[in-house]
Amino acid sequence: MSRILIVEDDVVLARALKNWLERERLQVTCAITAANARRIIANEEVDMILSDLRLPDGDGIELLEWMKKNKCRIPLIIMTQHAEVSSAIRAMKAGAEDYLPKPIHPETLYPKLNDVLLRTRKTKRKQTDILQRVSPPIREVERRARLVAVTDMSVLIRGENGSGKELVADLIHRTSARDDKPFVPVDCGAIPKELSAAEFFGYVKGAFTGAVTDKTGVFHAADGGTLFLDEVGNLPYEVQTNLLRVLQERRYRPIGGRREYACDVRIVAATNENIERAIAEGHFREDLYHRLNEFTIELPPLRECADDILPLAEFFLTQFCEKNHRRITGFTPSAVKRLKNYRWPGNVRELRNTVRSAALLSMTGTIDETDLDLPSTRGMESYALKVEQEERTRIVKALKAAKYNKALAAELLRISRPTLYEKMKKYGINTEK
Ligand SMILES: Nc1ncnc2c1ncn2[C@@H]1O[C@H](COP(=O)(O)OP(=O)(O)OP(=O)(O)O)[C@@H](O)[C@H]1O
Repeated sequence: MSRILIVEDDVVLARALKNWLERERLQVTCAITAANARRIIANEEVDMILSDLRLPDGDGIELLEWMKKNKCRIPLIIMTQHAEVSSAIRAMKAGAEDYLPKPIHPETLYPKLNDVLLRTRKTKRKQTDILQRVSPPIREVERRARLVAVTDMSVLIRGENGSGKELVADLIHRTSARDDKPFVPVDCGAIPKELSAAEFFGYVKGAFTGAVTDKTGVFHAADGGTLFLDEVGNLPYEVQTNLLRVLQERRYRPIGGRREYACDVRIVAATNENIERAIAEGHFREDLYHRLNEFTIELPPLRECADDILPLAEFFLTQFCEKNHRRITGFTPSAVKRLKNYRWPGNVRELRNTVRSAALLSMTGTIDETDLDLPSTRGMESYALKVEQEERTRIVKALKAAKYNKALAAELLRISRPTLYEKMKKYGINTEK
């Protein structure tokens, strides 16, 4: 139930508002003064505030300013006499959601209130959960993300393509003390090798052919905030060296520039590769790896989070319908079964795309199994086989790199020694000569 705080010194109006809102199944608390309101905001859960512009000990604008200073992001609607409309507009500039001229009528109040509450619920969910996901493995991911968020440690998020690594990075940023500063994602795999350094550190005019003006890099853009290095395993070796130096010295210099800049940036990196193998093969600097990996979060593939499939599918369906003005009520039982049994090699991204195209194809108002454009079971079997072959190759390579020392190979593969033995047995890998 949403909780509303009414700040109004006209007790008759306050009581009338309270009665109307309680009839709408909202929970209401009243405050007569700004001081009283501040105490309630500081100590109780409040979803929305309806405040008179003039209060016995101040006004609604001061209340807004106090909230801003104390990082209380509760939407506030100002109530005002007609004569005060210009100050109400001032209040809106100070961050009020809207204003309501007095006398207040339920028919003008409810639509505004509903609109704001709906929006708050959406952002609130965004701020608190890894969207739509409830499965125990994701709860554990969320717990680890929240624990590390309050520190300034570098975090390495590992997980398959499309599993939602950027959302976890975003959660770390939003729950950290840096949340009012930028979150800057960089796809390290998408930057051409020769432009990487310029992209990270910027350049000064004339530094190279084509540098016609000064340009800042992502370290500047993320100043005070979080830099999210997606696909970090794809960073060119030279840029790895530069990056390591910047992270150690906490200073950087744009290409061709003389001046050095202080760098106050928290690094969250992500990879879908076996970075230990890249180290063993000499493609990734081990010292940089340790610098980035002060804390690890393993994001499980969607197939290991069965409880998330349906809530996510429903979310993507609602999102599609809202955006495209379609009316589709849900999934047939056979579609649900198919969604749950599929292996989702492309993870959440594949699920989202599948639901969207199924919603587009559906002619019946529900999504049936036949609307889901998923590979046949035979395809799934060959996919499983391919995954197993890849895993076998990885194990053999790690064993060779570790000179057949199984403890070291297990470490390189980031699995336990018993799991390594189990997998060697499964794949018939024999290291005894
Ligand atoms: N919990 C979620 N709720 C809603 N959408 C999600 C969720 N998780 C992932 N997505 C969506 O799935 C897509 C893939 O997510 P994301 O980009 O975070 O994955 P990734 O692991 O970083 O992928 P890649 O390794 O390919 O960069 C995005 O469009 C994202 O918005």
